[in-house]
Amino acid sequence: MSAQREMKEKNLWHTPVTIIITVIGVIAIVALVTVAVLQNKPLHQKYKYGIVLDAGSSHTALYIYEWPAEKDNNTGRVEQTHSCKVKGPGISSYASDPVKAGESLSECMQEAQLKVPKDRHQETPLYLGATAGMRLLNIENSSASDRVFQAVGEALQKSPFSFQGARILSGQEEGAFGWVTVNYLDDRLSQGLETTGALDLGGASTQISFISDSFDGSESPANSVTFRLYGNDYNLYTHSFLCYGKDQVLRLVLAHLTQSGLGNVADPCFHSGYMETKNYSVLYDSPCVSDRKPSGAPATFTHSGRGDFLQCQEMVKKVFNFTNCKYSQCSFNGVFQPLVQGPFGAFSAYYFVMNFLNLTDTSIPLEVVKEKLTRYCATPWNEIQQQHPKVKVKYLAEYCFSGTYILTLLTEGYNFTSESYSDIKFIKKIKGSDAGWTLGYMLNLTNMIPAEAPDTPLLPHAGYVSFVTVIALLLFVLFIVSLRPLWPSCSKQPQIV
Ligand SMILES: Nc1nc2c(ncn2[C@@H]2O[C@H](COP(=O)(O)OP(=O)(O)O)[C@@H](O)[C@H]2O)c(=O)[nH]1
Repeated sequence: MSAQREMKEKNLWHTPVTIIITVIGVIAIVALVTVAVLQNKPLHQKYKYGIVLDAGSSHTALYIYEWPAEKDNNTGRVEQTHSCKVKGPGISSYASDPVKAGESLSECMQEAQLKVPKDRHQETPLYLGATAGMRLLNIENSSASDRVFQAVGEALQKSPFSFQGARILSGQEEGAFGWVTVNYLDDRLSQGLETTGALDLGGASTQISFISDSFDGSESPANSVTFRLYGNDYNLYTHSFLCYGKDQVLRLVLAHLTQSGLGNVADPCFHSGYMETKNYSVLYDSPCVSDRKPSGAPATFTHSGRGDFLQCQEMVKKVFNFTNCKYSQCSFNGVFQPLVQGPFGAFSAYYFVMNFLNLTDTSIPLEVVKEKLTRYCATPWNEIQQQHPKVKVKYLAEYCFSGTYILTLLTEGYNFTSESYSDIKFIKKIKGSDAGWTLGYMLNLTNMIPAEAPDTPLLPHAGYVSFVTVIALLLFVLFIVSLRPLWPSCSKQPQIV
């Protein structure tokens, strides 16, 4: 009898209905958790790519950017994966042989074909943006500039990428996109944090861009760029000074020194012992100085150095015009500028020069920085060359001048004080990507920065999966408990009948 009862109880638990219900329950829970894991898991990481060519005045550089394919619109995910420096000068130097401008890009373009996966080539946008070198060529000879673009366009059209065009960026765009790059890479835009100003020093122009509480654009609309990014409105102050890149300012200074058309020029911005024969027509071959060429000057002049920071600074100050400000305040040349505000990132030639001079630490008082530069400028040229045998002589000869120009531009030009100087950070890269206008340009053209903040999921992926798993297990336990009437008796005591 007891054995019979036990059999009955076992049978109850093992009835086909209970077995089917249990199996279905287990399958349903396993399916629920599996779908939760798979559905919400980032797809097998596929990347998209974008390529920007920065056609600068002194050289062209190619940048490749990469971002996860399903996150076009998300925060701070675009990264630079590769850069390539084009050999030879900037495209504006090929005015007399434009086809060569196109050809010069081929090496870096080949490199890009190897770096971007083949199956992505066709859909990868390729942009070329030219800056102040081409702005100057366009002023000087617009048909020559058109021919350069024609040749460069034809060369890029032949690449397997999706060529989106080559054009000159306005100074305002160059400044604004540099600012977007710096703040995007720092995640300041997506998080709505206080922004960083951008200081960009090129060979032919220089840009300053920052947000100021006292600037709403009304006093000087030409210096105002407005954005709505991730749900925040920005009214950016920006200005680009054409001819105030370091190569053109060197011409401006030399134009001052050679005004009397002499055969010898002793330059305080170059080291004593430095001596080079230079061509008057080459020096004055730029719209920045062409109208000042002294008449009756010899073909060449001897450019020699006398290494004196203070006198160099006096020379450099002469290239700024501090009179005739029709606004409440100006930087120089009658250009409106509110007082500098907040942290700044200074890149491109600011970084090359200050890094070489070991002066990137802005916690060093400005007076000490000037003393260090005074000593550097006073070092004889042969010693400088001995100390830096591997540095390109052209760059090496100019660091005293460039350092002096940078300090003068920042303090006299933009009105940074001994205090606000420490708000500047000399930077080359942010999280692996070069600081410069190219990333901001691409983000803008691919609509990668949304105007409104993207909706964020309630829970991150891991949180979501854990949540579904716990709920599923809970349901399973409840289900098992609900089958209690069907459970075999737990009593361990022998049944007495
Ligand atoms: N010291 C140094 N200077 C550089 C280097 N690369 C570029 N430059 C200089 O930095 C300046 C900026 O060049 P570029 O970007 O072509 O000028 P942009 O078109 O006016 O923006 C020029 O004066 C270049 O000669 C480098 O690697 N080292």
